[in-house]
Amino acid sequence: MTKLSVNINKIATLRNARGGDVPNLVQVATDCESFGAQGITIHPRPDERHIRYNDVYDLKKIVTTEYNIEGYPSEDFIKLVLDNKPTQVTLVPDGPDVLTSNAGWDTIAHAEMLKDVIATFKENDIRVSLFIECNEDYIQGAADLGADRIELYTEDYANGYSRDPENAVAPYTYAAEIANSLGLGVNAGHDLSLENLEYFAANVPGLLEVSIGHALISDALYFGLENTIQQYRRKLENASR
Ligand SMILES: CC(=O)[C@@H](O)[C@H](O)COP(=O)(O)O
Ligand SMILES: NCC(=O)COP(=O)(O)O
Repeated sequence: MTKLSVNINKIATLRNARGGDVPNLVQVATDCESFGAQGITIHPRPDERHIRYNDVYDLKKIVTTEYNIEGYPSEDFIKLVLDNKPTQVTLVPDGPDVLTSNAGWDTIAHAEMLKDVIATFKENDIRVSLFIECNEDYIQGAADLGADRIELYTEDYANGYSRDPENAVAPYTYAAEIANSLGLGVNAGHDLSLENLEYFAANVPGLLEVSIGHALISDALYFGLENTIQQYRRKLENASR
């Protein structure tokens, strides 16, 4: 069944708004796990606008499920990941100024750089996933570079779901089939929500993990964090029936 990794960037955004330690990120991560999260995802950005570099070290001490660190492989990021040895690193091609992730890797144009970075992480027993769009050539590129998994960038699916779910999910079904046939594991994320998650997971073969932050933390304002995480877990359970 697909695992749920909870992205806690937004908790850090809230904490940083007042410069103190409320809410406490470490406590929230611990609680997410006890409420049913099967992983914790963070995306430390160079401006530290939400997750700060020292949060990565604090979380390493307490995360007992899968620890997934996302980001652009700058020198600082590579050092941070190697220092903390998470379960998984998800490489994302974000420039330093983007509002949020807005594209996947061109694994052909960036092959040389990615190949070395992937090898470095794998030598350190860190699973490597590449954030990627539904493009057959780029998926083949990810396999050629030695990545363990891809994370399908789901913004287009999320935008198209309410108009035409079948059409919206079709490229992801196909992309996952290709990835599976190449021996790549398949993760997914970006703008997944209580509304669109079950259909996605039911139609994407071999979906190993979803990382969800923005919608989940927003839902928690209404439903509470424990109840919300349980609702997302149920969507994934329903999808596997
Ligand atoms: C890779 C991805 O889709 C997410 O990590 C997303 O980038 C969340 O980052 P923000 O919380 O900074 O928008
Ligand atoms: N990898 C995607 C992620 O961690 C969360 O994205 P979002 O749910 O905040 O859009």
